[in-house]
Amino acid sequence: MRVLRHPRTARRDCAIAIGSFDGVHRGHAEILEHVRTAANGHGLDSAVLTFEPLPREFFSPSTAPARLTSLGEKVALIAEHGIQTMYVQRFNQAFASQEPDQFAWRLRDALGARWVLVGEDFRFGAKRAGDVHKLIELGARLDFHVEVLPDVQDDGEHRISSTRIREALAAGHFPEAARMLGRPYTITGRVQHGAKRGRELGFPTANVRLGRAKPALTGVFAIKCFGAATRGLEGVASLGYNPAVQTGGPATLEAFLFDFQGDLYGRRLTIEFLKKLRDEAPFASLDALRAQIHRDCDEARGYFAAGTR
Ligand SMILES: Cc1cc2nc3c(=O)[nH]c(=O)nc-3n(C[C@H](O)[C@H](O)[C@H](O)COP(=O)(O)O)c2cc1C
Ligand SMILES: Nc1ncnc2c1ncn2[C@@H]1O[C@H](COP(=O)(O)OP(=O)(O)O)[C@@H](O)[C@H]1O
Repeated sequence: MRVLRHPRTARRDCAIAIGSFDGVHRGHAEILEHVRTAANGHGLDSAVLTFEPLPREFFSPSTAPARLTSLGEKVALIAEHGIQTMYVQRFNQAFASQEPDQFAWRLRDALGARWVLVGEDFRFGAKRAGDVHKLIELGARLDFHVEVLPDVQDDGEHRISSTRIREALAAGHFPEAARMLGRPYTITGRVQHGAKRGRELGFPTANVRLGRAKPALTGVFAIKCFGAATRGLEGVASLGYNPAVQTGGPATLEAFLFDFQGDLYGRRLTIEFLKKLRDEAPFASLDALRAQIHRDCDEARGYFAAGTR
């Protein structure tokens, strides 16, 4: 899959789905499959148009919900769905203040859109002035077809949405989140240097770079880590703001792997969340934190030994 940020003139025409695709969940999978089928049927490329930052993050950064997937994770997941081109449009003031007609022109000219798939609540252009009816009207004029997908239903009742997945994750309901995602929830990032407190504690923790402002979940978890060895390694991880050491900094993801020794700096690790053990807590001393981490490890080992996944 090729990722394009500033397309000028489309080289090939495409069937394209527009959306945030946060989480790239089962509902999105259905959308992507629909695009691939249409692209095949019409002899077009398959494409996705997404925004960075997400429109909600641009308009109200403080109240925008936590991201399920960073841009990097989204690119990897969308590529797995066999999409040929991913357009990443920078969402800024200039882009947000375009008239609906301008947006449609760009879609047709710069992206080569001939077949466009949007959700029924899709809005575009300055002050969200354009809706699906407007897009259909513009498509008729500019020669692209518009397809409107109704919200994907889960069990015929509840809609699969990033919001519901976020709620399941925050509550530690990982099997439910995995069902909606179509895969276990993971965070992927490179290992960076931390405060070197881990080894002092007796628990070296790989600090996984978070490509998102705030995480969708916080706490201490039993995890599986991929990317450190040829097989997945079991361990524990703390995700959040480390109240015990009061750094006041952004959230961190720190994983201690059982039965592992070695250098992980610079490695790209994927952390799979399996069970929430507890919330993060402040501790009076590093000794108290160390004792608690021992108990966390015991609990996680018990969980893995029981084979309940
Ligand atoms: C299993 C586990 C549980 C943890 N629980 C907490 C916690 O409850 N509160 C907290 O502030 N930090 C917690 N931590 C994070 C440690 O404070 C952090 O890993 C340590 O400061 C090492 O940081 P460093 O990698 O930057 O050296 C936990 C870490 C692990 C591995
Ligand atoms: N079992 C292990 N689990 C996690 N990291 C380990 C382990 N053994 C060695 N390491 C190494 O130790 C580093 C973490 O040590 P730590 O003292 O917490 O330093 P930092 O603050 O830089 O994260 C990891 O990035 C990794 O390179």
